[in-house]
Amino acid sequence: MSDVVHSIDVTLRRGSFERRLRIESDARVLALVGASGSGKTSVLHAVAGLLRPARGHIAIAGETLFDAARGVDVAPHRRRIGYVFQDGRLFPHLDVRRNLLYGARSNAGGFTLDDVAALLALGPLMQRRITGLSGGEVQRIALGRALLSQPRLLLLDEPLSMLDPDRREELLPYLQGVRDESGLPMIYVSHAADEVARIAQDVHRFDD
Ligand SMILES: Nc1ncnc2c1ncn2[C@@H]1O[C@H](COP(=O)(O)OP(=O)(O)OP(=O)(O)O)[C@@H](O)[C@H]1O
Repeated sequence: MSDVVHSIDVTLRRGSFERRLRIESDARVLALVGASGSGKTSVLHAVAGLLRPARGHIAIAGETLFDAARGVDVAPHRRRIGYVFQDGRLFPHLDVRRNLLYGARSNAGGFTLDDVAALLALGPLMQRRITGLSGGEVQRIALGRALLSQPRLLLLDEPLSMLDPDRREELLPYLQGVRDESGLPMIYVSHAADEVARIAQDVHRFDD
């Protein structure tokens, strides 16, 4: 994925929800904002290959992932996407290190476990169990796990929204570090205007 150009024009259907959503941006880090139910998460699912658009196309950073007219639909695992959810979604039966390494790929020049531990200050947590970790720690581990899968794109769905204001403030510099050190294209969903202004280079607002 070389050119950082995102072009999304899809019609998404989910139950009674049907909507055409169009996004054009040349920003490496793009935020999606909009009212609850406007389709932000659905767009991330479509980019990840978890929701098949009824029609349209999705090209991220210059690479076509889906194009109904041309019969292109890259399999989800081939899209090489790192996905960070609101709530971390770690595996409770694995310790921190094993969570980080779950789905990890080795990749010359990519992130190593040591890189991720340094970037996200995870060293002291490596042997800990998941139960008892703070919400901010969980999200740092989720970010680290996403990076170790050597993604070509990061999708972040309200990664700070479950944290209280102080914890949110603590986690923001880590997100900025991931943004700056990884150089990856990112699509960032959030409700918080101040957060978006500190993370993204371009903001796409869905009409309500
Ligand atoms: N699995 C599903 N089945 C039926 N309808 C769904 C499903 N998932 C989402 N929807 C509906 O699709 C619409 C868009 O939902 P989506 O989660 O994409 O919105 P959103 O903008 O991310 O909202 P929020 O900010 O509340 O997370 C909503 O009306 C929602 O109720």
